[in-house]
Amino acid sequence: VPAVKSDTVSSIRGKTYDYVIVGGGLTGLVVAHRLSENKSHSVLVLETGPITEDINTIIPTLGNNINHALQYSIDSAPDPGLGGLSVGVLIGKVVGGGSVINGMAFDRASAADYDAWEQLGNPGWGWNGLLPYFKKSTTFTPPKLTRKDFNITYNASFYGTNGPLQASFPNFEFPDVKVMWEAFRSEGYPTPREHASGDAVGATWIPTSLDPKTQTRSDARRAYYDSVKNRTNLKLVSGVEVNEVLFDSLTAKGVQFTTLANKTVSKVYAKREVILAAGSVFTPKILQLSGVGPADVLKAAGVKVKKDLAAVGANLQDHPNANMFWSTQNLSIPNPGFSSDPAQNASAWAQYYAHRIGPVCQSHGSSLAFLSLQSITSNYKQIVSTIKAQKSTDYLPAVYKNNPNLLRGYEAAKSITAELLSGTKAAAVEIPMNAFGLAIAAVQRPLSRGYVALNTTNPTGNPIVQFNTFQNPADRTMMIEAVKWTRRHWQNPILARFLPAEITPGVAAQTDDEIIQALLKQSALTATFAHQSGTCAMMPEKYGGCVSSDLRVYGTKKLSIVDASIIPLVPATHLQATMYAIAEKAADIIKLRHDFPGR
Ligand SMILES: Cc1cc2nc3c(=O)[nH]c(=O)nc-3n(C[C@H](O)[C@H](O)[C@H](O)COP(=O)(O)OP(=O)(O)OC[C@H]3O[C@@H](n4cnc5c(N)ncnc54)[C@H](O)[C@@H]3O)c2cc1C
Repeated sequence: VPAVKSDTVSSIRGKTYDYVIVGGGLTGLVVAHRLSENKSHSVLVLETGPITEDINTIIPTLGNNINHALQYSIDSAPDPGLGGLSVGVLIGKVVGGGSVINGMAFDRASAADYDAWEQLGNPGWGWNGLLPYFKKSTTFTPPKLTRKDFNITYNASFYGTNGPLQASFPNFEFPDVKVMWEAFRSEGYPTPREHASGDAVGATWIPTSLDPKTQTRSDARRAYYDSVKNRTNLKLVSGVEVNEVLFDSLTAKGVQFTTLANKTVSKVYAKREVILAAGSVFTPKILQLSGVGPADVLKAAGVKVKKDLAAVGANLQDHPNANMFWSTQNLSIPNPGFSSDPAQNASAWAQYYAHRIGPVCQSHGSSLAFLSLQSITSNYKQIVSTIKAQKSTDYLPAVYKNNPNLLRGYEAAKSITAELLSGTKAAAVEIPMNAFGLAIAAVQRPLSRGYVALNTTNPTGNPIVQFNTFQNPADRTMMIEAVKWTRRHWQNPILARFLPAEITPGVAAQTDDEIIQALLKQSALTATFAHQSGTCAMMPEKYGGCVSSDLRVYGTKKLSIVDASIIPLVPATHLQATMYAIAEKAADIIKLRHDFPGR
């Protein structure tokens, strides 16, 4: 039974709030929590998904499964770079958004990843500007498993001590993780003591979004909403879909939404701001439906253009990845396959229910490896010089050719990316670190850019999500290098005890083309790691940005964006810890301009 309830549509219909937040996902709830700290400001959150206590969203090991019931049903457009493949676009449709259904990895990128955002014309959004907000969002609890057990390292000073979100370690690690660490050490990769210190290159221990006492998921709803649900100035209505932002000229004055249960359409109004937090796919869709977006896209969908803004829906980035697989033997017991053995499974659940220990405490685990390009391939110089020599428009969607600002922004981002790829201060690939056969490798700094656009045949339905994976051949090359690295890694004598045998892509695939084709044939190559970002990028207008560094949408008034769509350049990390920090900072920026106008 849900611990909290949605407010009713009839209690809010036609009313005016200081802030109307569109989307009660990760960032929407953080911002709602902070803005409603001022009791004289009223805040309304509108969310399509339900409030849930679904057990799959609570118990860590169940976070390993894709929770289809609490996600949108949306497939990407056939992707030319993946032989026309269309993949499920993973997005939470639930109060708390992605934080409720994600894999619980709670990591950060390197300082250089965030400094790149500042270099792209966003003062205050570099590592130093974000660190206080990383801290503000968390309460960190050190691991119970001792250094002697697993050599888990950490530095608590990079986390918070009383933030809403719980960052901690499961009361359990699979024994074979030690072997994987040994293999990484033997290969000479860096092992920073604390990845959240700004140095996130190498093999690292990371906390997860886990309540240390109950060993259950900590997410945006439980951490940021449940604790303040009784505030009389905060309302949350679930089961509604916001269709458009209502404008008076280009000043946002409210939103129009549909109640899913009975299809009635209602309006609510915002005195101070409408804040978009519907995520990287739906925020650009809502803006485009509201008449703010690329004129050609809007006209093709029959939407009246109020503000021609090419940035809305452009610049889509994610982490394309290969799901490789090695068969293994002699794994310790328990191992990540515990649930398929009835005896092991029963014992694991018994331990969890009795003492909150054992493999059920763990989702995807706490060991991650993010490596620099030069540490995985001797070809790195050639890859970087090829990128630098490219004519960008040869590998970009058409919109960049027609829009000098967008292209200028891309060129700036490309030059920073090339710099980061050539050094050792930021990662280029996430490399599998599991001590069992599933080996997922992901490209962290894609040069390709996708887009989100209204579907001209059904503008109010799911938008077109075109990832354009590997449109830039450098991304494909980096993916292939990651596959080759993974093959070499499994030949490490330390791993020989597992008698590893390559299944996917399979040893028959040797040339670059064969590797890609084999991965595709085995449905093992995908465009997304559920890290969609960048579709309403925070950058100056001369760089084709959508919002400025104060998060207001260019050309409009009283309209801002706080979700993953503002990320100008996707960082080399899983996104959620970064999203909590972004949302905390966003809330401060919005508060400051209303509580201290003129500053
Ligand atoms: C399956 C999955 C696994 C992941 N694994 C990890 C992981 O292990 N570690 C990690 O760090 N990150 C992970 N992520 C990524 C992380 O959860 C997201 O980056 C993060 O949730 C993005 O926050 P957001 O606020 O931008 O969007 P979301 O959290 O997606 O919130 C957007 C909200 O807006 C709502 N919405 C959309 N349209 C409308 C509308 N028209 N009207 C009203 N509401 C609307 C949605 O229902 C949603 O709740 C994962 C994500 C998914 C989906």
